[in-house]
Amino acid sequence: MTDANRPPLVITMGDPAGVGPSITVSAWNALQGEADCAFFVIGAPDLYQGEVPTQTISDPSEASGVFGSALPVLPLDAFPLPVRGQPDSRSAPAIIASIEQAAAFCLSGAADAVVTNPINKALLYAAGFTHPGHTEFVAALCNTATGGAAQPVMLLTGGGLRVALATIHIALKDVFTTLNMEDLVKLGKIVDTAMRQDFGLTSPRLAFTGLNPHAGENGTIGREEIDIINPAADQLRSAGIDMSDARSADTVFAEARDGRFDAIISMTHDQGLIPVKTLDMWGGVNTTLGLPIVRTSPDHGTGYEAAANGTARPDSLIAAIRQARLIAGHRKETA
Ligand SMILES: NC(=O)C1=CN([C@@H]2O[C@H](COP(=O)(O)OP(=O)(O)OC[C@H]3O[C@@H](n4cnc5c(N)ncnc54)[C@H](O)[C@@H]3O)[C@@H](O)[C@H]2O)C=CC1
Ligand SMILES: NCC(=O)COP(=O)(O)O
Repeated sequence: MTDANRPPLVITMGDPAGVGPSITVSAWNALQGEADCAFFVIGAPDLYQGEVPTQTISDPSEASGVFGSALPVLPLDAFPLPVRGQPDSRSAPAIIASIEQAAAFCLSGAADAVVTNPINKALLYAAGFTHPGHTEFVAALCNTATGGAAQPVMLLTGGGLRVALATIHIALKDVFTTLNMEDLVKLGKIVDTAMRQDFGLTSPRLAFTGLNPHAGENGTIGREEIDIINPAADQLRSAGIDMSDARSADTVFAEARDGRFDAIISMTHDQGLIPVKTLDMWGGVNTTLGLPIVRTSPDHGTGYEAAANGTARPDSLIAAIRQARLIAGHRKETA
């Protein structure tokens, strides 16, 4: 399939009170001349009208023909639009519907990949949403549709780093009872496969972070490295995967940035995200590995303040759009 014939990307609305609408408009402005980045957004047309030319579409197949001259919008059922910067729980059903429809378009092949705009997780939880975030929700949608049991993995890229997370949205106190060798082995295999099929690497070099200071200092300041992480690394190496034992988390990100590792598996959310966001707050991308569809996202959140005062930056969304296209292309090449 030539690039011109590839299906468009689909972008979700995200929280309409956050930066999503503004960065979507800015991304269209930046990319409208690049047919390879053609996308449509599933959202409320009023969020975008007046900012750039928009055109409502009724099917994803119309998007690529429209993209060069207007932002294609696939409309959601009407709902009360919030004031920018002021989250409104009445948006929740539309936010969720946008993600559901986007995943369905990817599963059917009508869209090449989904790029999600940020959601306010607490707002959705209050409305009865039971998934920790997009990562788990999109995986559940895929598994329901396919009957599969895909295990989603969150990968952050930015600042020259690729960082996958062993635990995501859980309290720090629960990390110690959640980490286990079997899951780390599965995770290592998913990351290795993704480095090959999604990022085009032929011999990925992977590293585990330690959980404790100095990777446990031979068990004197914590045993998770000896009892869980290093045995998982042993199993992965036996399976032919180039995986390090637990390495000190205060050093391994610099080692990766200097080219020693292609991807790091971090034991906690903040351990992995702090280096990525510190090195590249505005250009980072969040990618979900291990799914039958391609999903990326900006690595920032709803940014209500930036939405309210008109200072939202689109860099991370634009990087997420480009990364989604690249991954979808790599997958087609290696299929
Ligand atoms: N993928 C997703 O859907 C994500 C959603 N969130 C959600 O976002 C909400 C807010 O989380 P925070 O921790 O405050 O992080 P945040 O990323 O929304 O905000 C951090 C800082 O960056 C600014 N900011 C964010 N995006 C910006 C942009 N595009 N341009 C300019 N400035 C921007 C904000 O105004 C704030 O000062 C939470 O409800 C959280 O659940 C957070 C991360 C990812
Ligand atoms: N901090 C990253 C984050 O919260 C992303 O969550 P998700 O909605 O992509 O699952």
